[in-house]
Amino acid sequence: MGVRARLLRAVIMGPPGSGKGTVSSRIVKHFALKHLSSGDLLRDNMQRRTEVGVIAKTYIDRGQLIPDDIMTQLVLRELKTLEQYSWLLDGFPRTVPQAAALDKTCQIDTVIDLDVPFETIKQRLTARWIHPTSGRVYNLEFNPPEIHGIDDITGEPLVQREDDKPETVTKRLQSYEAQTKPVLDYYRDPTVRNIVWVPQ
Ligand SMILES: Nc1nc2c(ncn2[C@@H]2O[C@H](COP(=O)(O)OP(=O)(O)O)[C@@H](O)[C@H]2O)c(=O)[nH]1
Ligand SMILES: Nc1ncnc2c1ncn2[C@@H]1O[C@H](COP(=O)(O)OP(=O)(O)O)[C@@H](O)[C@H]1O
Repeated sequence: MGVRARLLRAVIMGPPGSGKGTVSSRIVKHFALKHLSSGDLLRDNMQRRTEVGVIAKTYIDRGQLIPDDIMTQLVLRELKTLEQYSWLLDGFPRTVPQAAALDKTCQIDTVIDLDVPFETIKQRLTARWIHPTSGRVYNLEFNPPEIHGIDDITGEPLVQREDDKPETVTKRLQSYEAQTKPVLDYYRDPTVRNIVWVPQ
């Protein structure tokens, strides 16, 4: 009888545009983990015009977070399908109640925090292009596609995210400060847990 390796439960955090998606795709390829991005999950729901997708769009367009109950239900349902895999969760939790709900279902082993100044973020987001179906992310300066405006793998067109407009980015950075930064303190509390911090 073989010994079953313990499954890794990791979370990647950082402000919008800090590179969570880019860094995650490298990590999951290297370590053979499953990657779950809350933003990709929401964009898929918006594209399919599901009930959650229609509600989510109204918040995302205003640069606001989706309410905790909707978001938690959506992500925990998806994580259930990944129970037998190691995974890296990107974009969730973004509030302390989300982190507490996640804690009730599993023990988080590693938190990766990407600490990038807001001015750098603003520059990165104006040059971000994505392939909506796969979630692949490009940047006109940092990692441009081989052909301008075209996804390297599928040959399909790239798009700019509606919520990457400067005024929406400012609102998203404000929600990050007010609602998501406290999650870092929640994870830092040494009396509650044992977390490995990975500096960028
Ligand atoms: N200059 C630079 N750009 C980066 C770096 N990492 C990611 N980017 C780009 O910055 C933008 C935001 O990255 P993304 O992974 O989408 O960030 P997320 O919003 O945190 O998931 C994209 O256009 C990336 O191509 C980096 O290390 N340096
Ligand atoms: N865990 C979450 N809780 C609430 N809203 C979320 C969550 N994850 C994503 N969203 C919504 O989806 C938008 C896009 O998320 P995401 O793609 O992760 O943004 P970014 O990559 O720029 O950090 C967020 O601005 C927010 O409105």
